[in-house]
Amino acid sequence: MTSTPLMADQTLFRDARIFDFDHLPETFHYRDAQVRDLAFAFRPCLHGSTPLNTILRGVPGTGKTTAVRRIFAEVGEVCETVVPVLVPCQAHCTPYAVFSQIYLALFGQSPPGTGVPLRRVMARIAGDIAARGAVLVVCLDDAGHLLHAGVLDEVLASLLRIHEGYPGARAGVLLTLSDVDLDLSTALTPSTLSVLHASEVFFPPYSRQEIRGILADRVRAGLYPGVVPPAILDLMAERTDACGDLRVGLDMVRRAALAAEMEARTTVTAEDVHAAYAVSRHLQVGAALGSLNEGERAVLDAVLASAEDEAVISAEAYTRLLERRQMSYTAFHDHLRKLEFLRLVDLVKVRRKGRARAVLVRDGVEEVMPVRGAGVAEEERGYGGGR
Ligand SMILES: Nc1ncnc2c1ncn2[C@@H]1O[C@H](COP(=O)(O)OP(=O)(O)OP(=O)(O)O)[C@@H](O)[C@H]1O
Repeated sequence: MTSTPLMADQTLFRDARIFDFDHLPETFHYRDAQVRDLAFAFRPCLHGSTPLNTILRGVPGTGKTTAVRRIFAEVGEVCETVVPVLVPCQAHCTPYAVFSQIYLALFGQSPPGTGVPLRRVMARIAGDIAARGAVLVVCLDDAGHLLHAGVLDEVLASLLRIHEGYPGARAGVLLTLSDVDLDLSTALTPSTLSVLHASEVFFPPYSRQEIRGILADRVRAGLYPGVVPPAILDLMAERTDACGDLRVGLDMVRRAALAAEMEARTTVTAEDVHAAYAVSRHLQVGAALGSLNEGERAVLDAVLASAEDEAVISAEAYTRLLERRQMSYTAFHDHLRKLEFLRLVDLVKVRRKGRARAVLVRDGVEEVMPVRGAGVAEEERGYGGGR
């Protein structure tokens, strides 16, 4: 079937915002059980109490943050005494940054001036919560970043013991974790674990049929009828399922529709989908690269420069790094573990003892960040720094 050319000012998008990453979808199918568990955790709030502390666990793009945003929106409507605050920990990974976000949510502005001690920020937050007789509920979204920064225990203890320092202030927490194997019982101190006492809600990966259903809802809400024929939707679902991240699928739909629109066509073709997928599939890599600090980036550079085949032994990469800059082996190792956490490399133990690891660079990293000209490449290709 040939498609009708579009007028230059015509668009295929009924509502382009539907594809924004922070868009809260109208429908939230396939997560009834998880939403029910969260509603259960929030029941005590109806009687003025704190919620059950809860960990939402699942690989990226399984709807954890969306579930939290939905329950927060609902709770905000029915319980005036609950103050929900969502903290994206990837961007705010120090205790001060976390409490600044809470402060911002409560007072509509960041803590005044620089150098205000954390204790004073906390005191102001606690005082406000206590005076209102409210319950503060903080979601530490992607809490693994706090763990890697070595501050998760401190942040949790400060929040959950807030009533000890500031009588009348009460707080509960939600944590989202994308590392399904992370064992918090060994990562937190026993005293924090005992006050956290969290229930877990698991978010399994979506099946291909579920992915298709979610993409179909978005296509219906965001694009005009007929723009994505059923066979093309099948292809989009198949690609999304192959990479395992719904966020990639949503980005791919948008890019494919934009490509068709640019060529003044009224329908998306399989070629549009393949071209869009080639870019979208590296979305997470682009976001992870954008979040690296200078040291982490230097370590990744050294790994890429040393990796002739697929794997490089960590000590070789360290030697290569020292040719360019000074860094202790401990700092190097910490940066490597952060790269592993961000899914940029895999670390495989090579000896029973010691810290030596084989470092395997993950698919897409070299394409998004070649050894030379790193940093420019992903901007040129349209990969953002954040989500
Ligand atoms: N069941 C669903 N229905 C509609 N859209 C969904 C559903 N689940 C996830 N999404 C969409 O997929 C994208 C990723 O979802 P979300 O941010 O909630 O995932 P996440 O599990 O928190 O991921 P991460 O661990 O990377 O933070 C969002 O754009 C969200 O709107």
